[in-house]
Amino acid sequence: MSLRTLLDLPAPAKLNLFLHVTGRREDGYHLLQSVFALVDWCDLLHLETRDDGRLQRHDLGPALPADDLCLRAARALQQASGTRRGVDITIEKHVPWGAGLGGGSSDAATVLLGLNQLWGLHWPRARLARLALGLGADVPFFIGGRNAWVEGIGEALQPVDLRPQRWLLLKPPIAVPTAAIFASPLLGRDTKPATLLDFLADPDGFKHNDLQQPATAYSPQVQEAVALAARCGDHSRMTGSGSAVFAEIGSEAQAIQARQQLRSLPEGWTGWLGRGLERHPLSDFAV
Ligand SMILES: C[C@@](CO)(OP(=O)(O)O)[C@H](O)COP(=O)(O)OP(=O)(O)OC[C@H]1O[C@@H](n2ccc(N)nc2=O)[C@H](O)[C@@H]1O
Ligand SMILES: Nc1ncnc2c1ncn2[C@@H]1O[C@H](COP(=O)(O)OP(=O)(O)O)[C@@H](O)[C@H]1O
Repeated sequence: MSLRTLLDLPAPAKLNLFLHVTGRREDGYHLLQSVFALVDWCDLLHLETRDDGRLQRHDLGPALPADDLCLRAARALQQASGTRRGVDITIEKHVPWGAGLGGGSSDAATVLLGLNQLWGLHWPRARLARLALGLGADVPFFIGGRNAWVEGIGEALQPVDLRPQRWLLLKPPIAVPTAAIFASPLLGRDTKPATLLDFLADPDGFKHNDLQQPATAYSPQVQEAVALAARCGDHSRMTGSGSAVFAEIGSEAQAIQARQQLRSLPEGWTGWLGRGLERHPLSDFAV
């Protein structure tokens, strides 16, 4: 039995370096192609086991939905494993939500990885990833721990090595509802499928997000954010279903401009100047 009863763990955000909608499944879910890239903007989770089987969450910072993805992840693992143990989860939330940064999905993955260890379950990652898909399409990526070429609705992952990159991330003060963007009549659903080899041969040819146009129609602040990030960095574009955007910071001069911009953001906006991660901080975490 594991002697550890508490863990402090990071949950990093992701960017979609590009996102193509290539079709639709019979159940209405859209088929995607994307490269998911981990970034060093992280939530912090404190997990402490309980012997009474209860699952409880405490928020440091903004209040999350009552039955948030962390509690749902803990409950799913508790039920599937049959453990009698519980957990107190304290979330220090830094990554904004409704942003396309996958923060909630990453929190859920970190809870699964942490509880797998604290509860002494020793599930292999592949089994955790299958449970994770039931919580959300992006959760298996965060369990996988590597930057990835992603297909299907998020379950088909192939690890990719990405070149080191600094990023400026900006989020306007609106949350974009993913369902509304996928339902938009403005969304093209027939981008020609590419292959991982196409991407590896010409990564610069993959910088378009098919969801950006419907998201901009939902809120013009998405376009404002793209324009603002483009003042400091290159190839400014939206991540996921928005509303956050990101741009490539390729020089110290751009980084200085980006820092200045972060200090003078309009009311309600938030942002981050950071780096891509080669691997998830928990990629070597014992299972
Ligand atoms: C688009 C992505 C790319 O990373 O972005 P973000 O959520 O990070 O913005 C994800 O695949 C989002 O997946 P996920 O976050 O699980 O989506 P959900 O909130 O469950 O989806 C809400 C709704 O959007 C629609 N939906 C979602 C994903 C998908 N591949 N096709 C869809 O049609 C469905 O109607 C679904 O009920
Ligand atoms: N722990 C959590 N952190 C953030 N959002 C959460 C969490 N649990 C549930 N949610 C809900 O999930 C939605 C999507 O959040 P998130 O995974 O951050 O995705 P997105 O990439 O779409 O911003 C949010 O709008 C929020 O209502």
